[in-house]
Amino acid sequence: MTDVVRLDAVSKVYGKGQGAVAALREVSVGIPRGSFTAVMGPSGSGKSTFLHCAAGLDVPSSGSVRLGGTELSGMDETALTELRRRRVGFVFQAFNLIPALTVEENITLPLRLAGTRADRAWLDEVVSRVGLRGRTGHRPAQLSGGQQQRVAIARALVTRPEVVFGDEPTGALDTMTARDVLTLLREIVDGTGQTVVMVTHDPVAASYADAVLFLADGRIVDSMAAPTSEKVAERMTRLGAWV
Ligand SMILES: Nc1ncnc2c1ncn2[C@@H]1O[C@H](COP(=O)(O)OP(=O)(O)OP(=O)(O)O)[C@@H](O)[C@H]1O
Repeated sequence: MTDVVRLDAVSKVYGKGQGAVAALREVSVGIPRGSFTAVMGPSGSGKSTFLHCAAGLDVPSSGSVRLGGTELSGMDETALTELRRRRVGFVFQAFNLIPALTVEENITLPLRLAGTRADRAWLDEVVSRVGLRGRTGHRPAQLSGGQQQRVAIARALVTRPEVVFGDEPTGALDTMTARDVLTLLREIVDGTGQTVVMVTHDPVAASYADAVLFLADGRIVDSMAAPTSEKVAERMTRLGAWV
């Protein structure tokens, strides 16, 4: 498999002088196209920073980030905004839907922002994949939390992005609803070849991924293929995440 995201020697330092914090230290890693990757690590280990740098939401202090062959370093803010709109999708813990818009309007918002129109067949496929047929005229407040996150996932998919990034996408959901959403993400990877990269604190969530990257103190210290929740929990305990 080819890498759709590639980080080489990526470092990120926040602040200057004595108060400087090294959030990422020389991180080099590739994310294979069509894979589901979980990113784990203790609080403050650099997970969000990793996700933001990989997605073009934040600019590394040094190193190279490539997305689908495009080098992000050196891009100006306008080019990065364009790239974020068209080539990456985001799913956050808070669903970030617009209350006044219908489900369909929320889903198609990234297309309108990018100045393109919805491909009806793809929109229908996305809506049915996330199980929202018959709800497209509803407003977010009329939906459950799990359904709202499904809208956010559909919104992330609608531009056919190279990668969908999730920052604790199940963090605000109860256990059963979280499992439904994780199953959906798994199906999207398996069924459409979409690449998903997800930060999570939850070993059960990580077990839905093909591989887990473990961060500690700004470095990737380990990875695990075919993760189980038990193996992930054990690895996290050794990292001192829960002591
Ligand atoms: N904007 C910022 N300014 C200064 N320091 C920051 C900033 N963002 C993150 N940091 C610091 O960088 C380090 C990594 O933070 P990051 O949010 O990436 O970690 P994380 O693993 O996602 O943590 P958590 O699991 O608690 O969300 C932390 O020490 C944090 O305090």
